Amino acid sequence: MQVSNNSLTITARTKILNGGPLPTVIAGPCSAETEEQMLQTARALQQDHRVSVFRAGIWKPRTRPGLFEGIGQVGLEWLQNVKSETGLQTAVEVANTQHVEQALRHGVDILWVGARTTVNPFSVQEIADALQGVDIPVLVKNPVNPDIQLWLGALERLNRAGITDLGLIHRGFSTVNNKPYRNHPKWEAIAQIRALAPGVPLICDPSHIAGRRDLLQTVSQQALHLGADGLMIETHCNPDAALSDASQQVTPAGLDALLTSLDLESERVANTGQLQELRMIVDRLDQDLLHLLFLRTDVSERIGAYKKTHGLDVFQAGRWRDVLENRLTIAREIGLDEHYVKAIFDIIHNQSIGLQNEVVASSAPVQETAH
Ligand SMILES: O=C(O)C(=O)C[C@]1(C(=O)O)C=C[C@@H](O)C=C1
Repeated sequence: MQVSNNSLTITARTKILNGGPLPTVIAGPCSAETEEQMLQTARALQQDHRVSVFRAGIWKPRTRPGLFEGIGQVGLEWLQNVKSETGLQTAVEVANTQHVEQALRHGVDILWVGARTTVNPFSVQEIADALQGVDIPVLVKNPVNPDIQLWLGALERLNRAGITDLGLIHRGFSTVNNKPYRNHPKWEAIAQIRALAPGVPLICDPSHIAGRRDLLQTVSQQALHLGADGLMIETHCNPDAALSDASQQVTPAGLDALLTSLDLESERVANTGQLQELRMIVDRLDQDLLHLLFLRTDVSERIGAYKKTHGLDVFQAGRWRDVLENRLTIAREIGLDEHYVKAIFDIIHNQSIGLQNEVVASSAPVQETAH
């Protein structure tokens, strides 16, 4: 059955989802490296019945030249072997006509469009043209920049080419300050795209949001909490030796532990009203804000210790002027009210001064930090 919303015609029961109440889990290495690496990882993942799709990057868009750019077509043959041996569905990223043709020729089950491709309507249109008349699920990663219309536009281009089994992948956004993430999750942007593309499943890619293993659990749980339909988690039989994105990949055992630690069912938000959903986003954002404020006070205390050791004044007028000017420039750029931001930073600065005065006045010896 097909359903239409404002701009998209989508299949009501997508093949991307595993059909059950539990989230779909897509796992596999960032990059296909060797046939042994693929098979070893896939065999371990097959044991975990929560995993239904095996992913592997065959062509890797890298930020700078000279890095591993993917194994190319031979990786598709390894992927076929993974599929025939384990029965897992397979998924790869495509960025041009040639990739699409090769992936289809090798029986890949699901395609995805990467964040660096979604930003370029010419590339998305090229992929859409290559998929004209083909019945295959396609997942679209968010563009690198937080431009929701561009993301929606990519879905529309594919949809106009006849692709009705569409999904979204949330892999985080590149923003002014992504810390502590590799790509900022901007959960509020996810609420926006869901409102614009109702019925289109959303898979969260915590690996690219977190960029590091220790944050994967938190990001995954947060995504499920906000109603994500699935998770795409990079998994490698020997992550530390991976040729790309080593620090964000986990072993199959690590994935098992991560999935087991998640509250997979009760946290999922069934039928949330808009207000409830938005309140949850506010709760999560406030948690992030508090975490960042904590990190800032910690750094401020360390600066206080440095000032005590070197006999410097706590209040530094020049530095404070620069800090404020910089924060107000960012506020203007991202469309935040300057008075609001100035009021917040005045409070932050006063608190910082207060904490540093305490450090300077304290009789405790100054701690050398390892940072
Ligand atoms: O840069 C410093 O010296 C700091 O101590 C940091 C900081 C701040 O919190 O931003 C605090 C006090 C100074 O007046 C200026 C800036």
